[in-house]
Amino acid sequence: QTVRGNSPGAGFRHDKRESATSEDDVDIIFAGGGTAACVTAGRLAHANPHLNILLVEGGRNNQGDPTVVHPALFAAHLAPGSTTALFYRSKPSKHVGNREVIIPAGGMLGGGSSINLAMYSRAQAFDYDAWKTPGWAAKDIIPLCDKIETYHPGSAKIDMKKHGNSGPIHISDGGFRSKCENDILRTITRETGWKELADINDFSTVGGFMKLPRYVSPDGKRQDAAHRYIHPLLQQDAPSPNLRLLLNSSVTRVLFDKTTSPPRAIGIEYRPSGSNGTELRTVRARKMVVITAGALGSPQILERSGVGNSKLLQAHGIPAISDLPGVGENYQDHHLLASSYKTSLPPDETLDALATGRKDVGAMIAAGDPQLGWNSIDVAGKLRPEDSEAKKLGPAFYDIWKRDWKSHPKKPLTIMNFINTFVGNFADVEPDRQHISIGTISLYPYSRGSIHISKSDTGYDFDSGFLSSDVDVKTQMWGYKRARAIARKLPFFEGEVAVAHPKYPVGSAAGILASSDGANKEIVYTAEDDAAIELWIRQSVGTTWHSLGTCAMKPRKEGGVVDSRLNVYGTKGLKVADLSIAPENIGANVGNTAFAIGEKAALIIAEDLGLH
Ligand SMILES: Cc1cc2nc3c(=O)[nH]c(=O)nc-3n(C[C@H](O)[C@H](O)[C@H](O)COP(=O)(O)OP(=O)(O)OC[C@H]3O[C@@H](n4cnc5c(N)ncnc54)[C@H](O)[C@@H]3O)c2cc1C
Repeated sequence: QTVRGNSPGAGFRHDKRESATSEDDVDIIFAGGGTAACVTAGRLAHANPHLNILLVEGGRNNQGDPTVVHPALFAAHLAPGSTTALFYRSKPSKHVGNREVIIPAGGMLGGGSSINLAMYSRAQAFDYDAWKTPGWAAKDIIPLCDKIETYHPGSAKIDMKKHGNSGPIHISDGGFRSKCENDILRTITRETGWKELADINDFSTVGGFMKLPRYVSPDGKRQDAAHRYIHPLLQQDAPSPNLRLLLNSSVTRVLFDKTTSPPRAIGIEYRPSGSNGTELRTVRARKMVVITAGALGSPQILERSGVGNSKLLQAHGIPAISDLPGVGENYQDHHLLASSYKTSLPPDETLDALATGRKDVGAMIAAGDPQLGWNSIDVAGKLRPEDSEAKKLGPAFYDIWKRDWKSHPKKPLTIMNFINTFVGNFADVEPDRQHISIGTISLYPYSRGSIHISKSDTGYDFDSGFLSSDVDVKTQMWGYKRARAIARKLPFFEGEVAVAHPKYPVGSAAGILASSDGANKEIVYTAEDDAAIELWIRQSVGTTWHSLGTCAMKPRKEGGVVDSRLNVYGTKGLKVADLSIAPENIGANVGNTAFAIGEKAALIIAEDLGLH
């Protein structure tokens, strides 16, 4: 299906040629229509109406889809049978209780920004400096983070010099906040050394919590990259006649002109949906191909095109275009662990009623229920332990702490967020109950994974690498204990949900509280309790959906895949522009960095092509 404006356009020719051009050719092809791609393509098309741009997306359109537009419906995308997410399955690993960790990623136009939890979160400034890449330091990227957004502070006392005020993405509370966020913040400030802070998204603050805004407009609409950067350009009267979408079309590989040195990317091959998987079509790019299929998709396209570790390519019978052993390596995520608690909160303070069908979604939409603009996360903090706490996590953790953290006081270890709903299978909990869950996101994990093709057409071998470093287990243990201690002191606490906690030894003083009785006592953990917690962490840890690093932007001899201008080493006319290029992790949810990469890619491509 091709879409130009609001009407279907002409389909592309079925041909297998790899050199000639035709009237169907375009200037730039984006292989993947996700977050970064929509930003880059939207900026370029808006500034250059005569540039012919084609965005090829494996999934369907997101325009006006209620599950996209209303952030409170995000869980629909992650439900079994969802066709709007891609579910990448990693191989079983002993580090996670022999489980296959599943990593969902965006699988429709707008990518992750169409289906995510819309938590607004920005990196620490030193994160970008740590990428050690000319043009990508904090001083270069922070202005782009501002350029993205129009920040609506509401009554919050935010330093607006640290935020943007004229970008396409509106940041606000979406017109709905829970009342209990004040109880949560009061409990935190009373019971812990952490403070309520005005802004943990100013690129430097750490050590406290804030009332978090979201990627949602003040009238409750999700601010995804497609609705904000692409759809306005495709209206009938919009001045971007040459921006086209090719949806439901999975890119299999990049086509090269091998007569040039280095080989030049001249188009793509793709598989339209509904073709039984057998039909392949091609489309040509006069100027450039940009791979934008996300951190788990982009390395697969590269390898199928002959760009990757030459031994792997040879094993699959793929002629090598460029020997780049770093393709698909260096996989990173943030690990997420959530514990859940029973509460006395009323139904409109959590999303449990919506998730269990006690609230009718159709009626909510018809009534314009403001809760639809909510993501259930009102309070979040960027946190690090005291030195004495780090020491208690054991000598191995403490050695790393001393090396990488102690002298970096602005470096958070985790994000802790309060999620106003149960996180898990609702069949396991009381049906009429309201819950609160506390998630701990480990920000700079030491575990690394990889993804590579397993067959030359569609298969892959994915190792998430989760918890392969024991340091990452200790991070989660610290976060869980701190979260649990806060939860027990919340005024609406009514007990712990047993399935969302470790199985403590029978009779343990640290065991599960079925009600609020005993919640005031300090929790003392024995070595046996810690062993139960570690087992539970390994059996329960999951993804924060923050995949990155698999086509890293660093020197080729260090395993890099792209240079500072996003060019794939050993090729011409081929770039990668999504989170796969991030060489190192960042201290935040990663959506903001995906937007910033999109903005930066637009500037680089415009410069390369001598455009506006
Ligand atoms: C469930 C979920 C919750 C999240 N919550 C948050 C949050 O609250 N805050 C935050 O900051 N971040 C969050 N994130 C992370 C953030 O949204 C993503 O990291 C970011 O959107 C990734 O951007 P990207 O451009 O790298 O890739 P994506 O946006 O994933 O884009 C890749 C696109 O390529 C397409 N594609 C893949 N393979 C092919 C192929 N072969 N051919 C054609 N198309 C292909 C995909 O369908 C997708 O549209 C979340 C992500 C998810 C999935």
